[in-house]
Order: sequence, then C-alpha cells, then structure tokens
Amino acid sequence: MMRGGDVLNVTALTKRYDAKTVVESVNFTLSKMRCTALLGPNGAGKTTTIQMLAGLLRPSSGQIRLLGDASDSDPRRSIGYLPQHPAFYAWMSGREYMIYAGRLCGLTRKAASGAAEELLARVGLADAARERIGGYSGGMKQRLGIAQALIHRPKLLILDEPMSALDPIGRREVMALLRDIKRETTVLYSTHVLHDAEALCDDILILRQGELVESGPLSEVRDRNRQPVIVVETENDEASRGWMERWLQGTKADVLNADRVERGMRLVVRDLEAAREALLLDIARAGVRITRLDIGQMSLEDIFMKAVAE
Ligand SMILES: Nc1ncnc2c1ncn2[C@@H]1O[C@H](COP(=O)(O)OP(=O)(O)OP(=O)(O)O)[C@@H](O)[C@H]1O
Repeated sequence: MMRGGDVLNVTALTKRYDAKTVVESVNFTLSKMRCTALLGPNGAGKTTTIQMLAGLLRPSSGQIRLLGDASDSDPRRSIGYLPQHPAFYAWMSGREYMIYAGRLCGLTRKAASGAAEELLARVGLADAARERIGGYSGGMKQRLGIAQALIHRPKLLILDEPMSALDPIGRREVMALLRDIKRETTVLYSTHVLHDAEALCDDILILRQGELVESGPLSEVRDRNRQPVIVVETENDEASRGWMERWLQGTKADVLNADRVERGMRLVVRDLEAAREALLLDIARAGVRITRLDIGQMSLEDIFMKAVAE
C-alpha cells in the first residue's frame, strides 16, 4: 500500500540469473524525506537491487512503484543515481560535466547551466568548477557525482556505496553533504560501513543472500534487537583461558551468543541480572583474574552480524 508520504514502493522484487536468484522477493517502502541505508555483506544483492530501482536492470519479477505512478515508464525522471564506480571524463571541468549530465536528463543548456552553478556551490565545488576533474581529490569527485545526480531535482537520490572508496577526509566531506541533502530529498544509499549508516540514516534495510532480513526505522530495529552485552577480559593464564573456553562453548543458560574478542569474550545475554550473577559467581569460584568487565547494549554492528549470520 502506498501512503501519501511514500516515494517508492517495492513488492516481491526478484532478480534471477539462470538458476541463481540474487534478489529474492524483496519488499520495502521508502518514505518522503527519510534517509535509508541498504546494508549487507559482499554479494548480498545491494548493487543489483539499486540498479533495478534506477531502471538500469530489468527485474525478473516483482514491482517497483514510484510516487504512486506505475505508468511513468522512465524512473530516471524522478530518480538521481550515483553508481558505485562513476565514470568521469578527466579532461572536462566540473561545470562542463554538470551541464553534460543535465543535458542527458533533458534539461535545456540554460537550465542545466543554472542548476550546475547552484549545485556546484551547494557541494562546495564553486571554486573548483572550472578546473579539470582529473585534478580533483576522491572526495571532490564523489561530491561532483552527487551533484550530477541532483541536476534534474529528483525526488529520490540513490547512491551505491558512496563512501567506500574514500579516505577519512573524503568520507567526512561526503557525510556532511549527505546530512545536508537528506533534509530536502529522500535518499537511499548502500554501504558496508555500519558506522556511517548509524550516523546518517533514519531507516535501514539489511540484505542477506538476496533476501531482506531486517528493515525499518533504525530506532525500532535497535529496540527490537535490544539485548544486553557483557564483555569480560582476563589475564592470559591457563586457568583463565580454560574458564573462558567453557563460556565460549555456549552451554551456559541465558547466553544467546558468545564470541571471542581480543583479550577476552563478548556475551550477548537474555537476562542481564541472571547472567551477571552467574558470571561473577563463576569468576570467583574458578579464581579467574579478570582485567575488565563491561556492560552495554547491542550495537548496529551486532544486529548486522546477527542478521547476516548463516
Ligand atoms: N550478470 C550477472 N550474472 C550472474 N550473477 C550475477 C550477475 N551480476 C551479479 N551477480 C551475482 O549476484 C550476487 C549479488 O551481487 P551484487 O553486486 O548485487 O551484490 P552486492 O551486495 O552489491 O555486493 P558488493 O558489496 O560486493 O558490491 C553476487 O553473487 C553476484 O555474483
């Protein structure tokens, strides 16, 4: 069901290559003025999904409805798209590239030129507008890529891994820009970097082997998965190592998941009080020399790891 505040609705979206299904019956809705992160490990189907949304790849089955209008056959009119590996002409200036992108979207030269000027200023490239793209830094190129995707004032901006090829400075520049853009445009972007998703997005979608395994507002996904976490670190002696091994084998009641971490272990537990009591008693009984005991909540990274685990 499309609601008034929805920009795009995807139903049973599927992509098959011969016998291999790479996106399987995916359903989600993007709402107006919200920023959504599409998360998933390598090969989960993020790029395939994005290319279908951008109209570059034909779905095997399923429906993509844009702005409640199934009759608009060319989604490129309402969608701005930045591919994972954009191809720039190094010899063009940023301004020339923007006008070129605008002309490809059907803008007149005058309209493209006006929009180019405004957007280049918006992404902090006004001073570099007449310089060749070949001399731009990674962050500048990516900001130009985002600007060209906005040239026809799309309702939805789709970015495939916009931060993955950038150094920390470039990443910070692009994050700041997206934070600004998401105030007035609906944004969907794919990423491996969970920290970036947490810092920027309102909603998340997690794909695993082509299937959507988690979706919704970040706060709801967090609440749904809210579980206490206990981190224990010990001295590196034989007794402590043996004791930890027994906890890692996962036979203890109340422990949902136990992972080895540097110098210790990390337990996701059902009932914090019960688990803490059992743990402390066991530490005392076994004479384990702990160096750290930390109590917290599952992060988005834990939720992601849980969602994509086999
Ligand atoms: N043209 C194709 N023919 C056959 N299989 C394909 C084709 N394109 C993609 N795939 C497969 O589809 C799966 C999903 O690929 P996709 O690029 O969408 O994943 P991704 O989540 O974007 O991964 P990454 O994070 O590595 O970019 C992969 O297993 C890939 O090998």
